[in-house]
Amino acid sequence: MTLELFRLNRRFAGFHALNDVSLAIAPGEFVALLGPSGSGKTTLLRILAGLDYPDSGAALKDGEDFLATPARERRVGMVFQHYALFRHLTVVENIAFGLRVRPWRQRPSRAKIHERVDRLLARVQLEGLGGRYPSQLSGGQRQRVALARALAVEPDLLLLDEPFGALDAQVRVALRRWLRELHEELRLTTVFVTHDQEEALELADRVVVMNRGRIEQVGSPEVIYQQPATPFVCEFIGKVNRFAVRRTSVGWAAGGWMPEGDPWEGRFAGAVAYVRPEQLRLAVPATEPAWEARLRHIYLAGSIAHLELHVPSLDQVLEVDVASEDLSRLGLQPGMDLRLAPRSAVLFAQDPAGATLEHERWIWHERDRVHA
Ligand SMILES: Nc1ncnc2c1ncn2[C@@H]1O[C@H](COP(=O)(O)OP(=O)(O)OP(=O)(O)O)[C@@H](O)[C@H]1O
Repeated sequence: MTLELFRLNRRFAGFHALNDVSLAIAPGEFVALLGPSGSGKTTLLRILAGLDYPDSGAALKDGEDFLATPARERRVGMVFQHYALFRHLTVVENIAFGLRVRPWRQRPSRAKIHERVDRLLARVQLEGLGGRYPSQLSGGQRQRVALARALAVEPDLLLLDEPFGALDAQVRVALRRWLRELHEELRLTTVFVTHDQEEALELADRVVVMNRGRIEQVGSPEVIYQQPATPFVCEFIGKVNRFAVRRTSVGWAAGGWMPEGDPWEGRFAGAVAYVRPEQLRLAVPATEPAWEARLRHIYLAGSIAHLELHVPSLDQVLEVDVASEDLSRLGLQPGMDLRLAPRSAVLFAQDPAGATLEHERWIWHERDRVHA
């Protein structure tokens, strides 16, 4: 099932909830819509489900007009954050619901329904719990029932709106892995809404980053993380250090750090740089350009240590992540002085008024540096 969305727009009382959203989803793909609250994710999902309509734009499913297809005929399965299970029905009855309410010509026989429900119970690992009511299940079990119910009608598009949003962190991670495995098995085209970047990066084949009704970037989790297209994506995905870079007579510089090269060939005098905490290298030899910094704090978080370093030449504190075992290997202690420099950075040029130019991006790597 191929889904193509063309320039979808949706306004609510003057508010632009979806602004020219275009996207193609390939058969069997697992796509995550990721963005902050109010970015338009749910609006887009509701349009796909047939619960809402865009003001303009088009959607094609295998080349046919999807928006003109009534919700009931879209072959879409949906799971919401808040368990929409029927409280007065057992697990089995909940799962069978979508099949039982079909017009009798399309309704499978009782035996067929029974067989399908049994298969789904096994698939969502709830064998033996079919006779329970939703109130007798944990949150994670309820969401698996909701998923089984969505799958029962054999949809060719699965829409999941923050399905794990109300669950505690451990259950979330376990269900996330389970869902990924289920997807590898079923290969059902899936659109998953989340504002949790870790969830999106771990689960999806492709991540669609949304902000204020627009798509900021579409890409694999690796591309979204390593080659963010806009300052918004840099700041929204993962932790990041941000600082100003200026063009000097000898090239680009920020304090003691000097990224070599200039993709803009002198067209700009200022830029903003983003560097991930794990992309900062400590103990840089004195022969290389780097920042002199003082280690202020060490926060040990299991296998990773988060460090805060003050860089006087930037008049800024930078965050650095290292493996915990590096603390003793490098003899790191609060108060010590270190030289540090980025391994990689993403820079966006700024115009003379200081406005960031989103489309003027430079992905800089240490390995690109010409060694003397
Ligand atoms: N029926 C409506 N009437 C008016 N405004 C609406 C309606 N539905 C959504 N909006 C607005 O459109 C914007 C986008 O909402 P949407 O629910 O799509 O965001 P979201 O990215 O899913 O956010 P969240 O993560 O909080 O669910 C929000 O500002 C919301 O207030």
